[in-house]
Amino acid sequence: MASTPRYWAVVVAAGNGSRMAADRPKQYLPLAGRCVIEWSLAPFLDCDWIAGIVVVLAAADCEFAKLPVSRDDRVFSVDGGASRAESVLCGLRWIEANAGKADGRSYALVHDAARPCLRQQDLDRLRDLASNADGGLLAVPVTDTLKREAQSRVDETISRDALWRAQTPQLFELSRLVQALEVAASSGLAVTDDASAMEAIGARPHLVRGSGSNIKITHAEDLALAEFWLNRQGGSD
Ligand SMILES: Nc1ccn([C@@H]2O[C@H](COP(=O)(O)OP(=O)(O)OP(=O)(O)O)[C@@H](O)[C@H]2O)c(=O)n1
Ligand SMILES: C[C@](O)(CO)[C@H](O)COP(=O)(O)O
Repeated sequence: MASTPRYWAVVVAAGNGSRMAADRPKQYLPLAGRCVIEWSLAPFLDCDWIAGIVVVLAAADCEFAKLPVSRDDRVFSVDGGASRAESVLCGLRWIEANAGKADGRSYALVHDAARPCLRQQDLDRLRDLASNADGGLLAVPVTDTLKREAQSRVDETISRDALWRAQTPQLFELSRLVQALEVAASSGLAVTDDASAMEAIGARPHLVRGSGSNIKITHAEDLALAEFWLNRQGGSD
């Protein structure tokens, strides 16, 4: 009998949101009647093919446990690290240590807690990537003209041909992503997403066209935009 793949979500929420400069980490800011991280977790909780969700928290985080979602039996939490990549590794290692050896392959979908507008239909489209050894990610093509800056002046215009903006979730075979992130860490390669680590070991992840609404909450103005998209999506879809 064919072995059944298992899909785990790793939602990284151990950042302090310095660019947001709010009174708390941005993943706990109020948004459309909930807080940011509750929206970011919702698509995974509504998803029947996700085996479990590991939320990666700052060691001193005392906010997450106050949320009802923290008591969901599919949700687990682990302390993160000093970088996003380290936090992802903490989540992956928890799965390896606690989820037992699956009869089939295990896959990780790594998602930013700072992306509360992920659409269910876009999440579902990532599942097919499991058949591709190199995994993949949600992304959207660049539509602006891109300039490289030098001393507040245009240094050069960069062609936007074939350029995409990476989003999350990013889906990879779990043990391969662990290997890739460990190689990146040991070689001093600072990666800002998980696909970069996979690329560094020779993978060519698939780009799955996502939605422009899947924004990352980074600066204060992003919250109003996220509220617009969530209200337009009817809260979830
Ligand atoms: N050491 C870190 C740093 C970031 N993240 C998470 O990675 C995601 C994307 O990172 P980013 O948007 O940069 O969040 P922050 O690091 O909190 O923001 P900033 O860079 O403005 O401080 C966020 O959900 C954040 O919580 C994490 O889990 N562990
Ligand atoms: C992972 C990511 O969201 C893909 O665009 C992005 O790299 C995160 O960057 P951040 O500086 O950690 O927010």
